[in-house]
Amino acid sequence: MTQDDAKALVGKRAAAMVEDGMRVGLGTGSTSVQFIKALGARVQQGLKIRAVASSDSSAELGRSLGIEVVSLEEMPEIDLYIDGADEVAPGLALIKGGGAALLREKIVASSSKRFVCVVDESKLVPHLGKFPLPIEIIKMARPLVEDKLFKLGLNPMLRMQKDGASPLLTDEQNYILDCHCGVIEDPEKTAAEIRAIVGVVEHGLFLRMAEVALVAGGNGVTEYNG
Ligand SMILES: O=C(CO)[C@H](O)[C@H](O)COP(=O)(O)O
Repeated sequence: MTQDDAKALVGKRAAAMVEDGMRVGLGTGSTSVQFIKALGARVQQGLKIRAVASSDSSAELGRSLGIEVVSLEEMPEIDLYIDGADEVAPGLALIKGGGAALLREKIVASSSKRFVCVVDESKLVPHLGKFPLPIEIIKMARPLVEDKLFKLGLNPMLRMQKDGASPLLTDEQNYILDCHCGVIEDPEKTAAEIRAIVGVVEHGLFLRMAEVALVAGGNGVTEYNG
């Protein structure tokens, strides 16, 4: 099975979890795109739901497929949030933010009764940290935050646009620093240290947030509980 097939399989499986009347959170990234497409197909067949999106791109995709996408102000509580991840470690500790949407993703996840993470098996790791940890920061705080992150040994690098000409801006018009920190021995401690830095808006460590991970691989979809 190719990675694309695995993403499509797990996206479809997650879409099958959605029931009539549910308030649904739409994640961001290529696996979430597969989920949103499968959900859109169900909506076109008559499923009645309302959704909140974790990025402008997911909102746009959802609406283009006929999904009613509203703001979190209009629908502050969500029943089921489906989103991908960049790394999944034991205990369902996650790194997210490869698609620069970690802030809105964490807000939507925190507004949801259930967060189901959807990944292909390449995302499973014994320890977090091989994937650079994204941190969303206020633009003017960049020198201050970079200095503190270097002192913590987290090796931040400003994320650039694809053409490399200018820094990438998130949907909230902030910068992303990708931290090449290697294995994160104590994610809770690292999360607390990052959070204590003035100018940090949010980090991509999602700890004790996902209830279930659906992992697609050669044997189909396997369910892991947190
Ligand atoms: O956190 C994210 C976006 O900010 C994504 O969920 C994460 O990057 C995984 O993306 P993909 O499904 O494309 O591998």
